[in-house]
Amino acid sequence: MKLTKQDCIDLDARDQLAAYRSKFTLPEGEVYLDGNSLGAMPASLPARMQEAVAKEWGQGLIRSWNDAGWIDLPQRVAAKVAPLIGATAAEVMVGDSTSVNLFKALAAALRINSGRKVILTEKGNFPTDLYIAQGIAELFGSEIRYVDSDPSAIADALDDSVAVLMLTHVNYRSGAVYDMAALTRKAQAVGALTIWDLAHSAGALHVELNEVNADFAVGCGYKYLNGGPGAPAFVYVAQRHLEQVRQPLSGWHGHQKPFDFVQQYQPAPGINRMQCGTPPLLSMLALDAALDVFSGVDMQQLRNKSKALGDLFIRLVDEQLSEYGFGIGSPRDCNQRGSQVALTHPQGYAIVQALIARGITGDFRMPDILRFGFAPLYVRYIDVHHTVETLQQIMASGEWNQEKFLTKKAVT
Ligand SMILES: Cc1ncc(COP(=O)(O)O)c(C=O)c1O
Ligand SMILES: Nc1c(O)cccc1C(=O)C[C@H](N)C(=O)O
Repeated sequence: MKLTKQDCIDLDARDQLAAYRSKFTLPEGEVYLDGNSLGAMPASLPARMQEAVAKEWGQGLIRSWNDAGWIDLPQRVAAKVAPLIGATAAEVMVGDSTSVNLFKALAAALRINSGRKVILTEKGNFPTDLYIAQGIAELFGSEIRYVDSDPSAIADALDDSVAVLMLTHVNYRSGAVYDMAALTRKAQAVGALTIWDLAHSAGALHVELNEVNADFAVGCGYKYLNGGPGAPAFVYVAQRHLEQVRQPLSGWHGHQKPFDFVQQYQPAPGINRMQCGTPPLLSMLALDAALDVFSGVDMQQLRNKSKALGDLFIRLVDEQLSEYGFGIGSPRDCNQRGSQVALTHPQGYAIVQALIARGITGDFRMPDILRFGFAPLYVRYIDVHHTVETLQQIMASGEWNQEKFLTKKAVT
């Protein structure tokens, strides 16, 4: 039997996470399915930012480093990220971008495994990960081994020349999710270290870095963690590596005693050495406030909703869009899929633009992917229904086929 609109209303009524939606401010009537790229704004943010700007900066001036606790804000924010990724607070540092943290983590891992040359990754990894690896390889004289995304191809390429296995947990295009525990085990069995990019996982999936014995991880603050555009990212280093880790961006905030102003760099104890320079305080405060939304959220429950939203979307697409030439570009099995679903269509770009014009925001990835992210804290089942219904209307009317929807914008 086909699913009805009422079925979706009923699903929302039974949803134990439904109340979290009110913790976000979304434009009236907007269906926002791009929280995997830029998370929605937590409702508490404008007042918190106003206070931070007017009071802490405006009135407190430089005194706020002490009086408002700015100096140890990165550690406090890290302590809020840690439980979301299955780590301890002592293993997480927040600051810089995901790209910069990946640079630090790769350099640190290559130093630990200095007898080996190879960085192993997959061809479809997010470009910044590949670009950073290429930059690092030039500096370290490493070799990058690119393999197909298939987990068995990755396992086959693991040998005793591999220093680091660098993967993104949830693929940014297909949403395919790697078995982090299995691949970490396989990498470590040949003596390789692992670096996981959690950009599309943190805040949407149930991640257990300690449980799977991961070595390093990085991730984004502005996607499912909702920290705002360009929010600080995070880096994780397993406890067992902390004392030997050295990273080359040895800025003064990662120094043992930054305010002693000595000439010689001495890494701070533990994870603090992963810091570099002065953090972007206003963005850090925004991320700090945004993470409070997760207080009380059961990550397993969150993950269950993320799977259910994706499953619902695929089922409705199968039921309502079969005649319009769409493909499913994501795993159908929700256990192998992150919190997003990709459709494929040769006119994908224009179709996404037509949807955006109707108040439903997803995005487009080359060459033919329409990408829909389901942030479980604020996306409703009825939003999924409305999206597929609108897609059906756009296809049936041919409304996507207009000049204004066919012309590519700078950001897709
Ligand atoms: C897998 C992945 N890694 C990293 C990033 C971003 O890195 P940065 O915040 O440094 O631009 C993204 C998205 O932009 C991503 O999808
Ligand atoms: N980081 C972004 C940006 O600076 C501009 C526009 C989009 C983004 C994104 O986050 C893209 C995203 N990582 C992706 O998966 O495609």
